[in-house]
Amino acid sequence: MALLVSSWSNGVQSVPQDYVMPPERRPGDFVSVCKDIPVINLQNDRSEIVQQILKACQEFGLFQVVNHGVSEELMADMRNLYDEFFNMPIEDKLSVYSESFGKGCTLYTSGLNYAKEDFHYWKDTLKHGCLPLEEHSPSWPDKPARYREEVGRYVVEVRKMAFNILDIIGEGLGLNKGYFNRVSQEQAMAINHYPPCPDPSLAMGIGGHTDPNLITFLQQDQYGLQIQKDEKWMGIDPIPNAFVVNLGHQLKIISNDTLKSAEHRGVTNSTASRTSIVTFFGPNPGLPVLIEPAKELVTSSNPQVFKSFQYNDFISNYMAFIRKPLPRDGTPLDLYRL
Ligand SMILES: O=C(O)CCC(=O)C(=O)O
Ligand SMILES: [Fe+2]
Repeated sequence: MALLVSSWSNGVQSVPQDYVMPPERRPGDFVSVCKDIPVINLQNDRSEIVQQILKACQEFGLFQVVNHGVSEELMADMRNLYDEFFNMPIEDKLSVYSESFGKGCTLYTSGLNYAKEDFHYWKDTLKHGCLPLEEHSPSWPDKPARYREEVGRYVVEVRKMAFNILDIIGEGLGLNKGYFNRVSQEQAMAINHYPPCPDPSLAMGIGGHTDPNLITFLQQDQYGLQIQKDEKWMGIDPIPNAFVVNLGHQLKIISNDTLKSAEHRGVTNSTASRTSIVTFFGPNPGLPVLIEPAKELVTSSNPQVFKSFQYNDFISNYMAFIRKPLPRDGTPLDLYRL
């Protein structure tokens, strides 16, 4: 418990040595918010949205959506719930606390394995599975008391939005409606909390990575998320009530490399805490799920770029890759390229 950044950082005047990143892993030169990253209004004309989303996926692998169907009230409830959760006394968090990332519902700090890290990340994370609710919700925190009821509603609303957006992406690619259903059965959440940091130029909230799953939806309350494009980091505007949608490795693979997946990271700031509420969709890693480029997208002019593989095999290799010390060569996709 003593390890949680939120339990010791209040009022600290300098960044403790084991949180001072080596220079190449620090946020680096000033990064400005990029206004070119598309913000798509899902109430606009369907054919316009399909084209906008397709273009955003090809160019950035990331976009924001507004008027997405998840109620603003529920989004505000989530912000309040997690503010309360991270501010609760330590005793109230004990039932979900763990010293490292693990299976089930876990509140952990920094990266995947605190004990083995050379340097720690300035973040605490609560993560858990979502569906089926009856299976997962008993493991969720029992405090605040409304947790299970409110998050239960959020899970359902976010799922509706996600399936709508996946159908729009499928339509843009020329795939049948429901094409992604088979590979988006798993829904999980991570709530990342980054307390104010006395010197954000020395620390890192979450290091650069691409999500291993299919697609991710992120609700944020403060600036801090950045993506890398053409070897430059760019900031994502924290638009109230928008979701940031970023593509994971599986969408890049299934699209036969026609869509991008976004490399992203999270930086800290010195004045306000930041919380990102993240929902991941992807294949169920506990079941055999075959992943391969969609047959419809493999043609003589666009030959197959990735092999067929089992998702659980990919996840094992991905975890091994991200546990390697930095700097790492290559990407987790290299093993699967033809
Ligand atoms: O906190 C953020 O903005 C990024 C979080 C993230 O990338 C993740 O949880 O995978
Ligand atoms: Fe991520």
